[in-house]
Amino acid sequence: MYDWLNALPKAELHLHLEGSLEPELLFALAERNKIALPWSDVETLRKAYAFNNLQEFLDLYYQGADVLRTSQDFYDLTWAYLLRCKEQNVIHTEPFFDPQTHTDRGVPFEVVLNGIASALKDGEQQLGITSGLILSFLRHLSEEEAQKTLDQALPFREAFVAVGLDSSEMGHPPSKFQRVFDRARAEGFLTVAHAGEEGPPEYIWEALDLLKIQRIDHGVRAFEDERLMQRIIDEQIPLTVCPLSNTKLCVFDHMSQHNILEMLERGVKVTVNSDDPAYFGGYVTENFHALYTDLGMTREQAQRLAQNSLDARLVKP
Ligand SMILES: Nc1ncnc2[nH]cnc12
Ligand SMILES: [Zn+2]
Repeated sequence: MYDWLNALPKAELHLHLEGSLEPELLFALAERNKIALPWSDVETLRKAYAFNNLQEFLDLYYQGADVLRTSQDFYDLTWAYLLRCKEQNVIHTEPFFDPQTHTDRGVPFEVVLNGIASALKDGEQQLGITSGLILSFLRHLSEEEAQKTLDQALPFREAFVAVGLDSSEMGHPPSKFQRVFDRARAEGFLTVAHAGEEGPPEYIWEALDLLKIQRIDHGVRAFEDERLMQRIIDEQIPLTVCPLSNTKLCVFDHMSQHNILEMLERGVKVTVNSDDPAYFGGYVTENFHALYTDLGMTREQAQRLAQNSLDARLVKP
């Protein structure tokens, strides 16, 4: 079944480039940039990948991202991810990057963007993988800091398809960023947002009504609100669901409790994605495979999930 799932043509619509930083590359970049790490080796670092919630993961994710300093580092990170896409027949990807994770450490916005954008261009030319980059704001930081990040992005607007919203969800509702998203839309960007990962259904309503998002990232807690479910089904608003992430971050206690297939059968446009594959134990195919082993996903369901991912692209072929 793994090989069959791997061969399905698919798009990945929820992937943080910083979350695809494998421990081996992390150590290699630390050595290249002469950065001392608090872990003695790759195995010790991997052992630290045990999380009780989103925040515990984010603390390690931001720490890991500190090894990314030069455009070449961002190129290497992005290229390594694109090679995984090639292996898993991901024909299109719409990755996120978090500029503030880097600009706040003194790495200039253009350094980050140049490395990522040139790898994505080579990915299309050499691997045939199309893409659309999404600039994501860190929601634990202020509205003003997000506005500054948008200012930095405007000279490079053709490099992005959309803006997004990620990081610590609880206590940072979408409404905090309504004015930033208003401006981003006025400047021609599409919008997406993480909502309903740990946060309540109200955050999904806000993301739809105030941020006017095209897709909901995660959104698994929509299941608790029947009126919201009906809207998502009626309007066919895609959800970028990340099953391994949800179990690793204890959104569900076990994969057998995940609601993705129930949502699929109810007519929700759900898709399968890897979120932060280096930290959560696998790329897109591993996520599909977990649905097969723990939820009994059929081939027909897998085909519908893969087709949903192609249909939900912001960049149309
Ligand atoms: N799953 C996730 N939720 C929120 N912010 C993130 N940043 C990276 N991965 C994330
Ligand atoms: Zn995410």
